Order: sequence, then structure tokens, then C-alpha cells
Amino acid sequence: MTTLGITDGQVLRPDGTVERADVLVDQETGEILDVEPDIGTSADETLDASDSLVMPGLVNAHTHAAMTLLRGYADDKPLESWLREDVWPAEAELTPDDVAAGTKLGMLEMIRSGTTGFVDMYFEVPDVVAAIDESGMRARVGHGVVTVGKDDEAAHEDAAESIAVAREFDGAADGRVRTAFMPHSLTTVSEAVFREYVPRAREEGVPVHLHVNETRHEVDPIVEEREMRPVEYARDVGLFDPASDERDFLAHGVHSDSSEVETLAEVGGGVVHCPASNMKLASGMAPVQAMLDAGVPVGLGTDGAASNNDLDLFGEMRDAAMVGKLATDDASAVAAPDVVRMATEGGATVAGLPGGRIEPGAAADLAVVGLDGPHLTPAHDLVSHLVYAASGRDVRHTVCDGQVLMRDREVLTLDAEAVQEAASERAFDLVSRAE
Ligand SMILES: CSC[C@H]1O[C@@H](n2cnc3c(O)ncnc32)[C@H](O)[C@@H]1O
Ligand SMILES: [Zn+2]
Repeated sequence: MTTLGITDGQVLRPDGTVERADVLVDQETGEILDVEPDIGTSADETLDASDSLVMPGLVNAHTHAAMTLLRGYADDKPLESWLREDVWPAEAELTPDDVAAGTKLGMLEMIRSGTTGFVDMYFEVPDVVAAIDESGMRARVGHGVVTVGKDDEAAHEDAAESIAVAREFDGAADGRVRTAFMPHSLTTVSEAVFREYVPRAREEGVPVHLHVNETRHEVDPIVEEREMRPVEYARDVGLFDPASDERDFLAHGVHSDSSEVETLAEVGGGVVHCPASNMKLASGMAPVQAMLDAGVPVGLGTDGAASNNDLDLFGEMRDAAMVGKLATDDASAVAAPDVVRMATEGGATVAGLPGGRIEPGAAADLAVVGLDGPHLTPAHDLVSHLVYAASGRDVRHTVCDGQVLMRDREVLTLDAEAVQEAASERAFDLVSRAE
């Protein structure tokens, strides 16, 4: 057995308390062996956590990692015109190598801000998986299906590709990669495709992940044409089936009404809250406190870097807490302990990925946050600091599946300079082809 000891720190336990302890990890199984004081120093490899908090690695439960290439390319627009006028024309020019470069840049940023697992909906999944394998991160990936504007044959090809890559890559990268069937949304994918391919996802044993209730423009036509709320329509085409072994999960859910929140709680449907993207695109404020009260599993996501514009989940935690209070006119809503849970265990649950808890037997997916900065002084309440005062720049070390991905802010699995240079070059070339 090869062991990793994370020594001399304070540890965030699953019940939200903080205690002084070392964390001992079995690097072969990728699991936490024990959490006790003074057990880490004789490990084969050690990470110093003095003056630091060891927390579960953050889970970015909804992103489009390669959209880092379009960071700052089209800002200050609402979702529909942003997608149609700027993003989709640029994405039409993407090559597999572009997607690989953008995904690596996204992962570099995520590792540097303490994220160990993510959910990625995008294109060129084989290249995305190869990049994830190299990075050492954990992810649930899928090919995003859009059928609007396509003839029947092209629509079926797109959906069939999503199922085929889900089948081929589930369990790749030593099990760190899981997959899902990923129709883009209820309005950009035809009813016929949902009805034919959701059962195929069930046969493959993969969940379904899609955007739902993101903007009013998406909700209104569904309600008008079908006389059903979007979550009801989703259930009608086979999603969120409580009899399924896999948990389907939606991104955004901003305009979910109380009946939809109740339904999601009843059937165990997961929601990924993306507060920065919802604010930037002026999509609205999700009823997150109502979801938590109802028992809906909720995680946090950045969405893509073009609607955020970074992949730092510490920003998402702060935004979730702030907008949660604004939305309810209640300063006690979406409180710090709930936000930290959403960003860790909640995201892991929603995405069906290991991690999210520091306890023996759990996946050794960890972030070590330095506490010595003036902005984190005094240390009255470390959970409060994680949400309201810290940023991804405070993360010292990142560990996924027992392997050290970043030590003392140096990413060990990706060549940061080369990744940034390649992505930058490809991004400029991409937008010049699109214009
Ligand atoms: C078909 S792959 C995923 C697809 O989604 C687009 N996208 C990025 N951000 C959002 C968002 O907030 N709502 C809906 N769709 C989004 C991305 O550009 C890809 O085309
Ligand atoms: Zn999205």
C-alpha cells in the first residue's frame, strides 16, 4: 500500500464541524483510510496542511469546460441571443483539438481552485475524456444533443452519438470518468428524440442531464403548447423516473414553480444551481431555499466560462448565498453550511460521483485551503470564510482519487504554461474563423 498523509491541518467533517486532524489516504484504492490527529507524518508522501483547512474537493456539477476558449468573447447578452448570435456560430468552427485545449484550460483552472470533480456537457467527447485522463480529475461527461434546425437523420445521428459515447467511455480513466445521455434542453431537442433515446439511456444504465427552466423564454412555449410545466413534460417523456437506478439531473431550474419543486423532491431529481450564469445572462433567481426545504438534491455549477466568466466554485458559493437571500428577502436563506454542502457532497450526489465527504472509506478527493491571508483573519468561523471570504486562489493543494494534482499551487498533471499558450492560440484562431 502507498499512502498519502495530509498533516497538521484542520479538517471539515461531514457534519460541518471542524477538527484538528491528519487525513491518511490509500493511494492505490484512492480512499481515505483514517482521519485522526498525528497519523499522517509517516506516510509515503505528505502534504503540509498547517494553517490550512482540509475540505472535500469541490464538485462543479454543470459546466462546458472547453468554453474557456470563449471566455470574454460575448458578454452582456441574454441567453437566447448570446447562444444564437455568438456562441453557436463559434462552436460550429470547433475542432477536436480545440475542444481538448479548452477542456485542459478549464481543468487547469478548476484544479487550481480546489475542484476535483465536474460534469461536462459538450462535443468531441473522446478528446474530452483523454484530457480528463491526463489531468487526474474525475468527471461525468456527455455529448450535448441539439436537434432544433436539423433534419430527422441528423437529429438521430446526434442523439445516437450521445448514447454511443456514453456507452464507450463509462468507466474510462480507471473509473474516474462516468457518462450520461445529455440532450441540451426541452426546447432544443425534439419530443420524438426524447421518447426514443431516454429508454436507450436506461438500457445503458446512464443518467440523463439537461438544461431545464433556465429562462422564461424556454418555459413559456412549453406551457403554451403542452399545457404542462417543463418538469411535468420532462417526466412525460421518461425523465426523472424514480424506478430508474440512475438519478437524472437538471441544470438551472430557475423558473421551477412550487409544484415542480415538489415533484423533483418526490422523484429524487437533482438540480444544479448556477447562480453566476443566471445573474450574468439575467435568467433569474432559482428557488434554492425552497428546493433545500423540500429535500431536492442540489449541487453547484459554474456553467461555461463564457457565461460566468470563471470556473472558481468559491465564487459560486458566495453568489449562491447572496442571491439566495435576495431571492427570498431573507438573510437567513441559503446559509453558509448549506452552501458548502451543495458545493461538495450535494454536487457529488447530484452528479453520481464519489467524493464530497471526509471520512474513512470515502474517495480521497480533497482541497487544502490556506487560512493565513488577511482576508481570512480572524478565524471565527471557517465555514463562513469558505463561502463569504475565500477564493480559489487560497487553495494550496488539490487531491483527487488519492493522487496529488496540485502541490503548493503547482499543478503536477498538466503543464500550465503550455496549456494556457495552446488554448490562447486556438481561441484566437477559432473566433477569427467564426467572424
Ligand atoms: C450541446 S453542448 C452544450 C451546449 O450548451 C451551450 N450552453 C452554454 N451555456 C449554456 C446555458 O447557460 N444554457 C443553455 N445552453 C448553454 C453550449 O454553448 C453548447 O452549445
Ligand atoms: Zn449549461
